[in-house]
Amino acid sequence: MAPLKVTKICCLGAGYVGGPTCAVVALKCPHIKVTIVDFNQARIDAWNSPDYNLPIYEPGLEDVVRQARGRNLFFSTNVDQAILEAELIFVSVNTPTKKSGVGAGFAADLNYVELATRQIARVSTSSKIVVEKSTVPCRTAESMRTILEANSKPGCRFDILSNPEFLAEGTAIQDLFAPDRVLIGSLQTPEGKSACESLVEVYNNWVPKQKIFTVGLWSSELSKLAANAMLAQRISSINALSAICEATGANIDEVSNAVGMDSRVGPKFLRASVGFGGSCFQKDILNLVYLSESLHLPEVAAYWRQVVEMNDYQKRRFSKRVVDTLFNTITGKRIAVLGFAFKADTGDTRESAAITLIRDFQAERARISIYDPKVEESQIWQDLQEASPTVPLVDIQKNVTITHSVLEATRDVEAVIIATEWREFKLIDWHAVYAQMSKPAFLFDGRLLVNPDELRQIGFRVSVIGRGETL
Ligand SMILES: NC(=O)C1=CN([C@@H]2O[C@H](COP(=O)(O)OP(=O)(O)OC[C@H]3O[C@@H](n4cnc5c(N)ncnc54)[C@H](O)[C@@H]3O)[C@@H](O)[C@H]2O)C=CC1
Ligand SMILES: O=C(O)[C@H]1O[C@H](OP(=O)(O)OP(=O)(O)OC[C@H]2O[C@@H](n3ccc(=O)[nH]c3=O)[C@H](O)[C@@H]2O)[C@H](O)[C@@H](O)[C@@H]1O
Repeated sequence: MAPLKVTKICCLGAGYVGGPTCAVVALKCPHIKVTIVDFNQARIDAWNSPDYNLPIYEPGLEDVVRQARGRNLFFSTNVDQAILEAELIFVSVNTPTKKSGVGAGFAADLNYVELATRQIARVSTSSKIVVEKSTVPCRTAESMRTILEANSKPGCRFDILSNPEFLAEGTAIQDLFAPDRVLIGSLQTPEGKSACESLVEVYNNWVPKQKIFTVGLWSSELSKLAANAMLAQRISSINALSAICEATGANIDEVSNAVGMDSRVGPKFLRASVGFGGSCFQKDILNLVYLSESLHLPEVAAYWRQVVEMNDYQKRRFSKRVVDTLFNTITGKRIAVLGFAFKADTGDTRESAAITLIRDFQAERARISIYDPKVEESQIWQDLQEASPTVPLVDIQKNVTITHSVLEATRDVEAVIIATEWREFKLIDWHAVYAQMSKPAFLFDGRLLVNPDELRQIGFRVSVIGRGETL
């Protein structure tokens, strides 16, 4: 069966994945018309904004959109029209953790995927290749196929592919330009393989064939959950060791370097921190836990659940260390939190460790000032409100201030917390910060960002993740 040569692509979902991914497809494939659709009007307006005030901050993204938008890249809320025209449809909609019902707190909420699938079936008048881009539980493609086949019009056939996305926020564009691998799963039928070949040809416009890995559908779906679970597991492992370092006087940087020099382990993703955040690690592990339990594999479920529990422990441990070090009380004390995003180079705050720390400090009735170079003020208030739903926002605002610079955030404070590893924080004039702080001046580095010896020379009392001493 000769593979279909794709000329029109539509992407359902203009979020952190759909937007950058399909913008890069458009840039690299000028012969393909790419339409990214979403029913969130504000998001689409931002993607179309004349001054490129895009809805997400991602280094290099604006440049990609500037080159392709209006040429062969379009953003629209006309979902039906884009489905109708396309030969290949990426489904990049959100799959959050379920908040209620069966599997609440663990299972992925597949409502958006199902609604998108039903919409494709309802609107389509010609055959389509439907590509699962969202992260989904193993065998979701089967449910999608059942829905599509049960609702298709005569003469329409649907081939389902799984093509999970591995980009990390903050480096999305470089990850998309030069991915470690592109994974495509398909049914191993002649039709399935032919659909797979069509998508391989799209990627092969810029990704070498040897980096495009084609597998069965279920392996592809499970590999995405496995990759995130194993990455998060590395962080929880190193964070568990950071607790031992703090208790023994070993240094976590030295330990992770020593371990990572073993080529079988490798040096990446071994950086101790205040805890991993982001929209996916926790969600995908919980999803794997749920899958394991559904398959009657309780030991497997418990193994993966521990990765999330260790992450929660790391955040709690950090908050406690702050309270303990500040003479066992932070009531009424001023604390500056530097960084609110879940990692550097993104404005995304989903599951950010900073939110948990601030909630803990609020519970102790501390007075908190926050500075983040990219996160919008309205987002911070929304996150703090969601973290403490029973406290009225006006009461939260009595003890929390959002500031616009490191110096403004740290004025008169007793302690500074580094919660996100923004490059800007590596260049802080610590002499100036020290001069305006209350004394003794405490600094808690949750990101291994500062040189503790230099700061101690200035006069700070420094506590660093994975190091025992506070001097
Ligand atoms: N954020 C990330 O870095 C990564 C996310 N993923 C996965 O990709 C998926 C999407 O994640 P994000 O882009 O972060 O989510 P997001 O929440 O930023 O974007 C999803 C968008 O889909 C839209 N949407 C929902 N149903 C729709 C429909 N029927 N038609 C049109 N638009 C619709 C929503 O309005 C929303 O704007 C999730 O499954 C996630 O696990 C995978 C790799 C990386
Ligand atoms: O499925 C997803 O959503 C994505 O999840 C992660 O990407 P992302 O969450 O954007 O960012 P990471 O760089 O993985 O960082 C996640 C969290 O772990 C923390 N981290 C990372 C690395 C490390 O060594 N230590 C550490 O604490 C980061 O600060 C951040 O809070 C994966 O890296 C991507 O491959 C995947 O596509």
